[in-house]
Amino acid sequence: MANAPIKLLIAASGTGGHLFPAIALAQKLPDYEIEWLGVPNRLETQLVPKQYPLNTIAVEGFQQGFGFASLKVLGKLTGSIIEVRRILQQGKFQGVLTTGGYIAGPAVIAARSLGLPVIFHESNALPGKVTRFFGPWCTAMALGFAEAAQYLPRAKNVCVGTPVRSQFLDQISHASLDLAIPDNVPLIVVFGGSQGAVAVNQLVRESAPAWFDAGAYVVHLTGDRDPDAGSLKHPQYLELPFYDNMAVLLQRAAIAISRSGAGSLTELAVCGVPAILIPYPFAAEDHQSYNADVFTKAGAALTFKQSELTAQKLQSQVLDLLQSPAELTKMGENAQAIAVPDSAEKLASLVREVVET
Ligand SMILES: CC(=O)N[C@H]1[C@@H](OP(=O)(O)OP(=O)(O)OC[C@H]2O[C@@H](n3ccc(=O)[nH]c3=O)[C@H](O)[C@@H]2O)O[C@H](CO)[C@@H](O)[C@@H]1O
Repeated sequence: MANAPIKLLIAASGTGGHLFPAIALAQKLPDYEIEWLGVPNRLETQLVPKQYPLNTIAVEGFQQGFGFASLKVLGKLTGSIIEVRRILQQGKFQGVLTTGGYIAGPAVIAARSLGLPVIFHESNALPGKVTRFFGPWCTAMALGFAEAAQYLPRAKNVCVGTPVRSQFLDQISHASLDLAIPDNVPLIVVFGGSQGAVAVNQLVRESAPAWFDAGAYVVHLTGDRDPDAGSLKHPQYLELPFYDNMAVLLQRAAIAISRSGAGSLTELAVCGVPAILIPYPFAAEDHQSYNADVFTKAGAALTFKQSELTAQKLQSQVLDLLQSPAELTKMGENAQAIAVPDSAEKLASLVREVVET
């Protein structure tokens, strides 16, 4: 009789940055029976149910300080630990993988209290508070950037890179870009993480006319909460709230202007795209600046603090780069040198090692 498949619960919730790596990993474990743990009304409810059964629990983060609101959160956390224990026991799961965030707390506590192995994947260069707190309890800590290990001295760290969606690893042909961009023009791609970045959008709209004069096209992914969407019109300018086919788009890009979430950076590295990075200034503990530092130090990107960047400065930096093809090539090569294209396989091997032994 064939062995029953291994059952793995994946706790990944919230943003593209947490979900895409987990989905990429899951696709590398086709012989496993995988279920998901998420939160109602977050991105997982759109991305996951087509592929994996989704269990949802109510969980949220602690506020600063410890008041009545935090007591309520503590109550919810206790309830969610009990709920995850029930899911793990009833489903006879043999292990848990999490990509961090609020969902990781109840997932790690419930699994470890039942003696189940936990693999934690942290994609940021500065691990989040939840990762630092729960890291030592996990069976393995998989890191997106080697730089993160210094903040996790008691965890069992293994650097595996961050898995990218399978579209980034498939053969990509420029012909399949379904946007009207002529061949042989420099393309600037602007995106602000999975939600868009209104402040970056404003700087780009002010700067772009000089880039058009220099012959460049701009594809601007604005997110769906930009009050100025639609305000700039130009034949060399394409504005979209969100675009799915990022792999083909980034392959075609001469320069990217981006926030520095771990997911975005990983994709820029895999596609070898030179970048101007503007870390999101309100990200928890300024972790996007730590991510950006890795790329700046490698010579793959130029990083600017949002508070210090004017439209004029952004405009001239991009023009300088457009006029320095050798510099762009070098930055692209440096970006590719950081990439771990087989990260999903590496993480899948780690999961097998931890869960099956
Ligand atoms: C605001 C914030 O705190 N964001 C965090 C969040 O990621 P968040 O999801 O905001 O940002 P990431 O850069 O990690 O990922 C964005 C993803 O969205 C995709 N995309 C974006 C625009 C678009 O039109 N189409 C599209 O597919 C990108 O290709 C990328 O895969 O979790 C990451 C992983 O912990 C962190 O590093 C980020 O700092």
